[in-house]
Amino acid sequence: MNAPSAPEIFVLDDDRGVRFVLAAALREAGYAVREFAAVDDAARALARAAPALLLTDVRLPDGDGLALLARVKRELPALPVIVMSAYTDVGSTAAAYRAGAFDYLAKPFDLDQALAAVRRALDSAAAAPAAPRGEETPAALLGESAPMREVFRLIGRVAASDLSVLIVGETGTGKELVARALHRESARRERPFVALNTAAIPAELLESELFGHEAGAFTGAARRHHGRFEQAEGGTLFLDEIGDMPLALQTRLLRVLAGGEFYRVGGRELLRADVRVIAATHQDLDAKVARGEFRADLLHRLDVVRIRLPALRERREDIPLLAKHFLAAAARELKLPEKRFAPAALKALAALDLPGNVRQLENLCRRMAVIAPGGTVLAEDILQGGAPASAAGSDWSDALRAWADAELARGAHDLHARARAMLERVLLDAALAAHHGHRQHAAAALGLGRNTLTRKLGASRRRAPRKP
Ligand SMILES: Nc1ncnc2c1ncn2[C@@H]1O[C@H](COP(=O)(O)OP(=O)(O)OP(=O)(O)O)[C@@H](O)[C@H]1O
Repeated sequence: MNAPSAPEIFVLDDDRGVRFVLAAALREAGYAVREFAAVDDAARALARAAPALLLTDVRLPDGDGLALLARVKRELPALPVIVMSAYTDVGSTAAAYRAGAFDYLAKPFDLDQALAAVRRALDSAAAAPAAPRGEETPAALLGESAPMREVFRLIGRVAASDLSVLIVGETGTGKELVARALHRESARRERPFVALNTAAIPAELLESELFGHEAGAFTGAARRHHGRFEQAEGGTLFLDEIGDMPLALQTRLLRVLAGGEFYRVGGRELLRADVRVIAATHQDLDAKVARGEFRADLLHRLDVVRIRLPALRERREDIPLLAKHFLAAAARELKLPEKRFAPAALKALAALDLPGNVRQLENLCRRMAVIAPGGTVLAEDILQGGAPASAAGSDWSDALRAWADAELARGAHDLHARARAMLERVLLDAALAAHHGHRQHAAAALGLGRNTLTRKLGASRRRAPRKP
């Protein structure tokens, strides 16, 4: 299914579930994937031919993903590496960042976020070999609808000022793109744009990520580390998912914003912060303030100008424009022949329910670029591949049909119960693997209550013992 020249990605993780789910999503997005369960195997393959990107776990049975990262940085400095690790590996995660990982994904991670990180890593590698974080080629902010025109007008009005901006909007509506546009249009454009996703970083690490730390400030802090405030000096600091910031850190951030000065963790040198802060959230911060989960005075300071990004369903008229752009971009990136949407396909797209907003539309268009047969994407391609990660849907029902035909031919009389048991087991396993065994998250992903999931797990294990 992959074009011969599709970018190749190595996935190294000893957890078969994680590997399976991630590799499937990457393949579906048009990448060629090679999977490894052991450091040695991955190292041997890297020595033969470098892929476009390496995704690696930290703890592996035969070694350490971070040691491999260090080796890659020495021998293949242009190869971007994304480190995946569980929240419990806090120390190694910090080390990963500092050892030159392009990004890291805290498990359990959302597949769309993982794909976005992959794309960012590949973009920046393409823009300039070994480009530092945050300097990837800027993506254009598209839209012609009235609410988007209002957003553009606001960006134009406040970009040049040094005012704090709070960008609110559902996930995938383009909050980071707006932050980048604000930076690009400001007097700070020659200085760094530094992004920090508060939700993606374990709470214990956030403080030192923001403000840096001195050598010996805590266990594992071998060297002085410059935090994001220092990295963004003279430029813009984008704090994504600000609603997830722990209260203690909110207090510290507020003090820095009010006084313009800060110390590194464990440090005595008072540093000046000449940084414009742009924050973003998909949460209702006013409600969080009312519940005592977010400081009112911090909200006040961040929320000098508020830019609200409309959900895609509020501006369906932008969907065709965005979709054509994403389809063409995906075909270019994956070196696939040009594709176009049939008019009915564009209509079907504009009618879809897209809770993941522009990001979901983008991922869907990439899938279409890869899987839609022929040069034209038809309405039925959209309808079959419309739901997230359902591109395999037709294969799946075909396989089920073949199985049913074969069983019926053998005279089976318990098909329904067995198929249902199988369906449940596959769904439960996939959801648990994707969410790293976290039952509540897995249940939410399946649209089930946690108790229902637990009950079904018991039932499915009793009915159908899992393969070893
Ligand atoms: N108006 C737009 N024009 C073109 N691309 C867009 C637009 N809005 C979003 N995108 C693309 O959609 C994806 C998601 O955008 P972005 O990361 O900025 O969203 P977000 O609101 O910050 O999401 P999250 O809250 O999940 O972090 C990106 O790949 C971005 O390039």
